[in-house]
Amino acid sequence: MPAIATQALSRRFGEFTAVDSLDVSVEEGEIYGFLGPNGAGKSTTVRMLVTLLKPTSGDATVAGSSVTDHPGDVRLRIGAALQSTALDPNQTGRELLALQARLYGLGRGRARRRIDELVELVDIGDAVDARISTYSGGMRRRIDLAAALVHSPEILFLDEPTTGLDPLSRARVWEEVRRLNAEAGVTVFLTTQYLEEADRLADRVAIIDRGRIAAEGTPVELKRTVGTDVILVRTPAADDALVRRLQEIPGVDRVDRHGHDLTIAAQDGSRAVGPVAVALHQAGVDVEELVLRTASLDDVFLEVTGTRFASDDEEQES
Ligand SMILES: Nc1ncnc2c1ncn2[C@@H]1O[C@H](COP(=O)(O)OP(=O)(O)OP(=O)(O)O)[C@@H](O)[C@H]1O
Repeated sequence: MPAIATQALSRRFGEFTAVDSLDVSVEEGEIYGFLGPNGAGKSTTVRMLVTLLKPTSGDATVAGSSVTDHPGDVRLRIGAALQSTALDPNQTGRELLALQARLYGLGRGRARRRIDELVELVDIGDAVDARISTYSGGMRRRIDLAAALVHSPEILFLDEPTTGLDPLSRARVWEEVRRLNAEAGVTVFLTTQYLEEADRLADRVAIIDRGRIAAEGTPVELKRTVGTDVILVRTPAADDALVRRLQEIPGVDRVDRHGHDLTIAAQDGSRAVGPVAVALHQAGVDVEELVLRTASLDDVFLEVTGTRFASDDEEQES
């Protein structure tokens, strides 16, 4: 049985459909990445899966129970670190974990042992006895992660676990998630706006756009849909005639135009880049930028949604 399976899961807010008939299935032991821009419906989906929000139609089975019929059973078997978590800054990390242990009915001895394990797992060290107000953003995420793990859940939900963290803290959170998955076999459902995060961490990725799945697969499969290599050209002269001209170059698989940006997919970019440069020169166009790189999930997103992915650390398409 899958760890998570949704059946036409939907959520409307008034006339607005935030999550639109979602059908996804996550296997036990998988790290599943739910990737999408701001407002795509990621948090709404997670809040339904962790039973904080009722679906307006459809259902989901999480750890063997329906989120609508048996939310209490679901809650006992999952852990969640959500964006909105409010940590009490006056508490120490240990107090937070002890409170959580009590809520889940762990006895004193078991709670103490579990907290020691978690302190090691999330690598928080002596800071566990300091007030949360003294923690950095990364440490807050890690103590929040530890709190979600107190009762040894089978499935862990992480809603944008690294948004707002610096690259080093982000890498440490990735490390914890991988370790939990590898050592404790925890199934992880993770939402992210970071293409790199989904690429690096997830076994499978769903790209969500306006409440619907636009594409799903392993990162490698998804990238294969756009070709192995990508040549990016930025030029004010980008028009359909130029697109046609570039498309005729041997070795070029496909050319997409979005404003001033041309995305040229090619199996072997290093071979195609010379002829592309020559063709641009012959066409007499000004080239502001020409980049050759391997395809990323960003290219997949552009391909499936027609818009460039805009997150905090990427430029918004003009
Ligand atoms: N309680 C609510 N009432 C009305 N609209 C809502 C409510 N909650 C969410 N929405 C809308 O539903 C859409 C999806 O929101 P959601 O928070 O799920 O997106 P998201 O993909 O998680 O984005 P973010 O990265 O910003 O968290 C948004 O357009 C949002 O404005």
